[in-house]
Amino acid sequence: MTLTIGLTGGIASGKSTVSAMMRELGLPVIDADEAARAVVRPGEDAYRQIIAAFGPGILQTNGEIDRAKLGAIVFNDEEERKKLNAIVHPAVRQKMLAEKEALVRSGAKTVVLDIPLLFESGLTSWVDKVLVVYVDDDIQLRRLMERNGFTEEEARARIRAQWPLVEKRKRADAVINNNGTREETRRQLLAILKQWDALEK
Ligand SMILES: CC(C)(COP(=O)(O)OP(=O)(O)OC[C@H]1O[C@@H](n2cnc3c(N)ncnc32)[C@H](O)[C@@H]1O)[C@@H](O)C(=O)NCCC(=O)NCCS
Ligand SMILES: Nc1ncnc2c1ncn2[C@@H]1O[C@H](COP(=O)(O)OP(=O)(O)OP(=O)(O)O)[C@@H](O)[C@H]1O
Repeated sequence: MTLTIGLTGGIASGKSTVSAMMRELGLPVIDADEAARAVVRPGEDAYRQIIAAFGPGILQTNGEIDRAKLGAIVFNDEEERKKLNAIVHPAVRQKMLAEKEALVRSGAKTVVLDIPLLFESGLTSWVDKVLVVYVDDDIQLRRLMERNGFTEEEARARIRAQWPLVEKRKRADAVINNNGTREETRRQLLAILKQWDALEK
């Protein structure tokens, strides 16, 4: 039996930081953000649907989707965001499930699904355990502004597009507090993975 761990949190709470640590420990990670980028490449169905829905103005000159432009639209308008989600999410789910099935078939002891919108999209039934990477609001805002070069307003718009982290924390099987150093985060992660017997022997 494969143990499926859902890794989630909020934007810039530290999911990628934790998923990189999990990979280093040898765990296979399937990343929803990566899948969401793959399914909107030129030639894909979702790419065509996005152009039909948002117009060719959201393309870069090389034909790829201008993610900054599309982000500015969807993070400032819930209806537009729902429109994009309705196009991208089904394709992302299909891709992630196929990758997960392949890993289960190959006998993986543990599979990690890194899904920022695990709760918002109602996907908790996909996983056996939910691991939430938590940070305080002020640290989340600061790290997001620094990482993406966003203004405070831009960063807050993205944070508002997700459930509050405190709500996610309440529903978690385990929580990593990522307010501190990366080393402190690594220690918490190791303790949780040992408790869940998630690591290969
Ligand atoms: C709007 C887009 C083009 C912006 O791209 P950009 O490269 O700036 O951001 P990136 O994709 O790396 O996402 C960064 C973070 O934003 C958050 N986020 C992304 N999309 C959404 C969304 N629809 N609702 C809430 N939060 C979101 C997640 O925490 C994600 O980790 C892109 O995020 C997108 O296509 N979103 C729709 C698909 C989606 O929901 N992806 C998230 C996981 S499936
Ligand atoms: N413990 C930490 N100490 C200092 N900086 C950190 C720590 N953890 C993460 N960061 C930094 O905070 C930012 C956000 O972290 P990360 O990219 O891992 O978040 P994320 O949850 O994957 O974000 P997203 O939802 O946007 O994909 C990054 O710039 C990262 O380097």
